[in-house]
Amino acid sequence: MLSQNCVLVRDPLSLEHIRSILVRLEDTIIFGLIERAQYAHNAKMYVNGAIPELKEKGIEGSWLEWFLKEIETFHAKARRYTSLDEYPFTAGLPEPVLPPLVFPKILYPNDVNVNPSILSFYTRSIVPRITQRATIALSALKRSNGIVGEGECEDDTNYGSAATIDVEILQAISKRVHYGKFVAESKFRDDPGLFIPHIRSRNREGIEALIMRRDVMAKLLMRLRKKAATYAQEFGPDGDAITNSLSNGNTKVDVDGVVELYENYIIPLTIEVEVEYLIQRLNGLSEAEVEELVKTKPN
Ligand SMILES: C=C(O[C@@H]1C=C(C(=O)O)C=C[C@H]1O)C(=O)O
Repeated sequence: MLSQNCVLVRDPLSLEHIRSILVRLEDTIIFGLIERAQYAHNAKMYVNGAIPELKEKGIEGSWLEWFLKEIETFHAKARRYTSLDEYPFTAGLPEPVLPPLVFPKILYPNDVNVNPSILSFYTRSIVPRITQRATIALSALKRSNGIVGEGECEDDTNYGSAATIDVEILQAISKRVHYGKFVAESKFRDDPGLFIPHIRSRNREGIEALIMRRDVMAKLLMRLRKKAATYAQEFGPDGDAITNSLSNGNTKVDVDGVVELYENYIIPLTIEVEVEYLIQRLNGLSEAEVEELVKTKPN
């Protein structure tokens, strides 16, 4: 719909609009993983106190936690994290320098935040998986230079470059997963009366059954595999894809790893966010207000 000043007005809660954002974030996440796959695992980055220089400065956490805190501190000052579609990983960040922007209140007040789970699965499962090839290539190179044993594997010491990309991927995954709140709000507003009995009885399975779209998920995984395989190709100087690069072995990122990230972590966590958001959806409403909601079914 075009408004009078010809600015395209979109309903922020239209599922079509929300899904288009989720689809774009697929690209961001895939490209991030391609970038991260250039570096070895660098396991020390994720272990508390494993980098002595950091410890000497009195910083107890991991290299990645320190990196997140420094970046998020600055971004918080510059007014990131105020629009409720992005959540920081670090607690206790400073207030923004500028006064708050006024955003339309689209989401119902809630405290759903799964960033600790995202950080945990990303560092424990995704990084080792996505960096496996670089790690193997690095250890082969080190062995050929006579480095064996302890110093042989995993570590290319590119902690700054690798953490920069980790932060970008974590932010994109977090945004994607917490967008589940908008999906949930949209589905709820479409027919509140359908959800309300399940919310009242705290029936998480019932809510999940209402929001789950297996057809959408199956399409997503198919699209993701095709995108990952396409973006991960090597191209020759003439711009033609180098043949055979669509087989999993030669690509810039492990395509199965990308699909499994979505299948095992991103989609289940998004659904968890949707369900938990809806569980809180009637908090603080009076009986009369809930009755009113039932009547607001728009179509
Ligand atoms: C995101 C949606 O909601 C649910 C979550 C999905 C996901 O995380 O990709 C996919 C389908 C639905 O089960 C949607 O309907 O588009």
